[in-house]
Amino acid sequence: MSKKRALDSFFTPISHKKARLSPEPPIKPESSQIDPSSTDFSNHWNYPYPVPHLPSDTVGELNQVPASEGRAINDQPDLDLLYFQPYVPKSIERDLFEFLRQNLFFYRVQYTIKRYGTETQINTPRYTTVFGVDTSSTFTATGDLVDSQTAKSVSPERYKGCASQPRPIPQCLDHLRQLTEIFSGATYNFCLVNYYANGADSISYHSDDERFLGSNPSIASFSLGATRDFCMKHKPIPPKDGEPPPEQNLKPPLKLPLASGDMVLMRGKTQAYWLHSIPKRKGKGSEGGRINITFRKGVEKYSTQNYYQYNVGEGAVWKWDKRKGEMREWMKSRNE
Ligand SMILES: O=C(O)CCC(=O)C(=O)O
Ligand SMILES: [Fe+2]
Repeated sequence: MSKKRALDSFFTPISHKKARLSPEPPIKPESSQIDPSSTDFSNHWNYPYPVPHLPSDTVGELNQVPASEGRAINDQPDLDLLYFQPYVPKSIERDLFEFLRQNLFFYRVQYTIKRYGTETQINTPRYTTVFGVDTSSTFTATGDLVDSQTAKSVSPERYKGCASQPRPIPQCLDHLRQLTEIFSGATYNFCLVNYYANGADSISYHSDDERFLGSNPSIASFSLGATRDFCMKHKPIPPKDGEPPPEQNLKPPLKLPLASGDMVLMRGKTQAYWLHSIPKRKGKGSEGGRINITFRKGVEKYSTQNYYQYNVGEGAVWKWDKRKGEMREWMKSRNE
């Protein structure tokens, strides 16, 4: 094999090879972001409570990803998706869903926007949380932040305006991040998690096209729990003078029924030209909860500020109450 060929195959972004990580212990690169004093939990001064590590049998099964070949969806202008049905093995998708719902802390973020001079309060219609930090900083193994260039300690001033100081990705999510990096050839420094309690929770049409993600960002989006429709439509194309509306504007949205364990890798021009949403759902299939996990790479300090503002905010911590079967405000004193 020529040297070029060898290098090409090494850097091939989407590999059909299965990603493999050793089952136990999960690999610990310099960014594995785990408090070394704990072998069973990820902890950090800015977590409300420690987050348990994934059970080792779940890690072993998770290492079998992807559970099926991805299907390319790129037959429409500017759309570049890889759709896995599923990505997470069926043997663990339910356990992984239950584990994350039980152990992660969530927020119900409120913020105000000013539209035509009028302030409107927005209540985010789902539970959210975020972990990670932009490329200017790196977490050490003990969860401290160092400058990515100089390796010198980062002063809290750098993230002073943020709703929360950045938090490292706990092991239970970081393992999936590492597997996804190996598989996709992309790198990710943020993990956003949404919890949709039922069909009334949603995310409206938007694109993840912020400048702080760089151009043509690769975003890996995982679904666990209840099946929900993922709708996609091309951003409206302005009609040319005297011409009928562009055909693309009239097409019905693309609808992907995301089931537990599925993954959509959005890449290329997708964010620049397409919008996506999880609409509210009524009636059949509107019951159960759903977790969505996205891995992204923020390349500017502002990504940290933006993600913590809109996914953590200033409000209460919410935690799953197993007995009641619902999210409940978490209080330190309750020690649950
Ligand atoms: O829940 C989903 O599948 C999509 C979430 C999403 O688009 C986002 O968090 O930006
Ligand atoms: Fe999105």
